[in-house]
Amino acid sequence: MAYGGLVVLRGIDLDVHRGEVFALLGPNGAGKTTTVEILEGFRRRSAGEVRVLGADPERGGDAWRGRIGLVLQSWRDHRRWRVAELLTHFATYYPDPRDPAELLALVGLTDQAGRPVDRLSGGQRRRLDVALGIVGRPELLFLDEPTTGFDPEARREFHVLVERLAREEGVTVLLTTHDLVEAERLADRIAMLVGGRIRVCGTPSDLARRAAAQAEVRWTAGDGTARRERTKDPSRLVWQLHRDAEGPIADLEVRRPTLEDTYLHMVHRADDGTDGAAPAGRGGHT
Ligand SMILES: Nc1ncnc2c1ncn2[C@@H]1O[C@H](COP(=O)(O)OP(=O)(O)OP(=O)(O)O)[C@@H](O)[C@H]1O
Repeated sequence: MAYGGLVVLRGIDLDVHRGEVFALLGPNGAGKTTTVEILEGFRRRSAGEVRVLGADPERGGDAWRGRIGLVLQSWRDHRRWRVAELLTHFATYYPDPRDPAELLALVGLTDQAGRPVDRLSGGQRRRLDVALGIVGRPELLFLDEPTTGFDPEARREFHVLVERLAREEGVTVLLTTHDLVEAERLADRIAMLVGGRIRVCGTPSDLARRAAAQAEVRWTAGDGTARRERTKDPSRLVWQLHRDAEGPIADLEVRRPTLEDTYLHMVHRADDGTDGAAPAGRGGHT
């Protein structure tokens, strides 16, 4: 995908399975929204092949669109509407909508039902966005940075809601986020998108295992200097140090990198232009 001469996606190949929560994780400007807009049919791709629920999004009709729920990054302008009215109005677009009152309870907006939309807080607006996104009982839900502006409690409630939609109702969720904790908590699989390329893709535990493959050992040497070494076999290194020191190793610390370390490492490598991105998906479609 290129905007004029600016290439922003460089050969993304991914495959989201039915019923899974898939997180596209990446820093600002990585290309997450562009990817999602292409999948939603809002943006014409420059090249490549895309299928979403069996259709090319550029040619998806009303019936196709009705099977998809969207929670976009930018707020649509419905300021003059009251919360419950807006939701009830949106419900009429769909053949089998959720009950607006139940939905307000589900997203924690019952007390704000009669309030005009422009009097909601940022987090409450986001919850309303989510309610609007799921009122039509979508099979596939796109959530573009859904928890921006949420306080920790709202974030947790939102996570529980997404888990419920996925586990109990079998909704496929494609989520974009730059919050690693959110991706780890919610996603069955995570793709890290940096600089328009997918750097890694796998389950949170796959990614954590990859991240932790090399441990960092830190200690203070006999001459008082601080030392650090990365190794796949920290117990061996510690054993050697212990033997060489003929006793305890000063300030010994063995640390496995976290997923966050790996993510930040990838982001920095991409910034430096020293990355060698690997293809992530197996090709295919939802
Ligand atoms: N309409 C547009 N015209 C030109 N360039 C664009 C347009 N939309 C996005 N871009 C550029 O494409 C790149 C990817 O942007 P995109 O919004 O897809 O990233 P993102 O990962 O969603 O970022 P964020 O986390 O900040 O929302 C950025 O360099 C951005 O400046």
